[in-house]
Amino acid sequence: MPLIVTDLAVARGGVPVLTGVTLRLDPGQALILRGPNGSGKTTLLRTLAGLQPPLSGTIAGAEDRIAYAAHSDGLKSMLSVAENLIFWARVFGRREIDAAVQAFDLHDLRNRLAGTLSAGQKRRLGLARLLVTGRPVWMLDEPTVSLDTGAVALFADAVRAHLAQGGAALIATHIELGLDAAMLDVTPFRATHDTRAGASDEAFL
Ligand SMILES: Nc1ncnc2c1ncn2[C@@H]1O[C@H](COP(=O)(O)OP(=O)(O)OP(=O)(O)O)[C@@H](O)[C@H]1O
Repeated sequence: MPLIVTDLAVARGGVPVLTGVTLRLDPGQALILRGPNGSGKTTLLRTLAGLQPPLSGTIAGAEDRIAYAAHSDGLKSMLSVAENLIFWARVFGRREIDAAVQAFDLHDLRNRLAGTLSAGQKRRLGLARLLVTGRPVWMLDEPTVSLDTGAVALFADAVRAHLAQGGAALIATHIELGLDAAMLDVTPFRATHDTRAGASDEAFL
């Protein structure tokens, strides 16, 4: 089932950020979101992932199908690497974590408390959670931050394998991942000039 976004308008802090966004993401397809800092990539991903409502427009094919990896890893620091993955698998009604451990080379870290991992190791664990969800549509916000070259390659391989299995991915990134992916620059969709004065309408920033 494709994800179909039609004439979407999204806001942050009550201020419109993007308008008229229309896109389609088919199974097996990756789409790279591009645009300068502050242009609205995160806001678009948050809206598509269901974390905030759109101002207008429609999103079809998203219900219970999206796994979202945000800027923060959202790990449980007092659980081990394996326990974090098991916890997330159970949230999604699943048990299997071995493929995720292998894909992100976490075997030697399985019993380490997540809070004791380096930034790049935490990011690998955060991304490994995508695999345990079993969800077909990945929404990824700057997924390669803190990753070294080898880990970026592992991540790109994981995305390729996901696509080969009929999954899809929408990825906001400033770096070249070497994926066979279409590109969407959000700049043409930017809403009118940003005049906010420190406003925010969110409980959790
Ligand atoms: N919590 C917030 N409350 C109010 N405004 C926000 C909040 N987060 C971001 N903004 C503003 O919303 C606009 C869009 O930000 P967004 O994070 O979506 O951009 P981005 O393209 O993801 O940027 P980057 O490349 O820097 O990650 C920016 O003007 C930003 O300053």
